[in-house]
Amino acid sequence: MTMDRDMKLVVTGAAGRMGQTLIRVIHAMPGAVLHAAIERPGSPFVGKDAGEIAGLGANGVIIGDEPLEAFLHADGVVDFTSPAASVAFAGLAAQARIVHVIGTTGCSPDDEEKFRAAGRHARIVKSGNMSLGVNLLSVLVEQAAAALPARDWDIDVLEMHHRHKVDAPSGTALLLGEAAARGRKIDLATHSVRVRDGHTGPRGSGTIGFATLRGGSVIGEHTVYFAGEGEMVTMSHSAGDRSIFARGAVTAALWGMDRKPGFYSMLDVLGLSNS
Ligand SMILES: NC(=O)C1=CN([C@@H]2O[C@H](COP(=O)(O)OP(=O)(O)OC[C@H]3O[C@@H](n4cnc5c(N)ncnc54)[C@H](OP(=O)(O)O)[C@@H]3O)[C@@H](O)[C@H]2O)C=CC1
Ligand SMILES: O=C(O)C1=N[C@H](C(=O)O)C[C@H](O)C1
Repeated sequence: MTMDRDMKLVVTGAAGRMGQTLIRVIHAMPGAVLHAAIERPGSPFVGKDAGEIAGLGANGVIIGDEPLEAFLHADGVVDFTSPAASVAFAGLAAQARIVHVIGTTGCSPDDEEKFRAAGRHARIVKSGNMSLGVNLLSVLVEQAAAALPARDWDIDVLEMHHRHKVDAPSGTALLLGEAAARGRKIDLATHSVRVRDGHTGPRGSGTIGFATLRGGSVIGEHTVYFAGEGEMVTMSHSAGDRSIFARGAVTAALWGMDRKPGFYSMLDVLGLSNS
């Protein structure tokens, strides 16, 4: 469906780090317009002007706490909140038959099933990282993992984020781990080592390890190490600004307008998916 007007987007978690960035990016990107901004009931931001909170100056969109009402009159929702909130929003997006872009990380397998179920009626795009750079990196990681034999090459993913981040490993680290597991044709859940502490014994061959750093205001640093005997290949991504995630998310929302209901990834949006 090609629209002759801008796509009307709702931003949930509008006063959060990503919510504010999204409001600025939607203001700057052609093809989309901010329709509504949502925070949780009782939030001190409810009733405030979304443009002012995002540092743009007043835009007349007052932050509300009734998501269904907002979704029913919108084309899509861009959602970087919490796992429980995103599960609830997916159900409402399915009711409203709109596009739901989910950037929230730290979701459980049970949450993921609920997102897929909502994809029967909504067009859901979900990714642990919405940036072009990380999604390209995941394709390269998959290729490297396929090319470097598991018996000789160990894979570990290292990530660092700001002190406020509440989930670990990051969604991006898990996305990169999944890419490595695909390249090796193994199941990540049964081959990953999420914690090392105390007398761990030698490293298990064929496992994929994760290490987490937290501190300061770091937006997002990720490195995948392929460590062999006497040589090492490293692949990294460094986020310098949250607008890379927000631009990706708005691009995903616009892409979702022309899709059938379903559950999609950023690789689908970017044409990098090989499935
Ligand atoms: N996929 C990607 O590319 C990226 C993903 N992320 C992920 O996005 C999520 C948010 O990150 P960030 O913006 O830094 O976090 P923040 O804590 O800054 O923002 C989250 C916002 O969501 C609000 N919120 C929580 N529950 C609800 C609810 N039920 N209804 C409405 N609003 C709600 C919070 O309000 P309150 O404070 O009152 O709880 C807060 O304002 C995280 O999971 C993070 O990992 C972040 C960057 C990129
Ligand atoms: O919480 C964040 O900030 C980020 N979360 C995402 C993740 O968990 O990977 C993406 C990005 O790195 C920033």
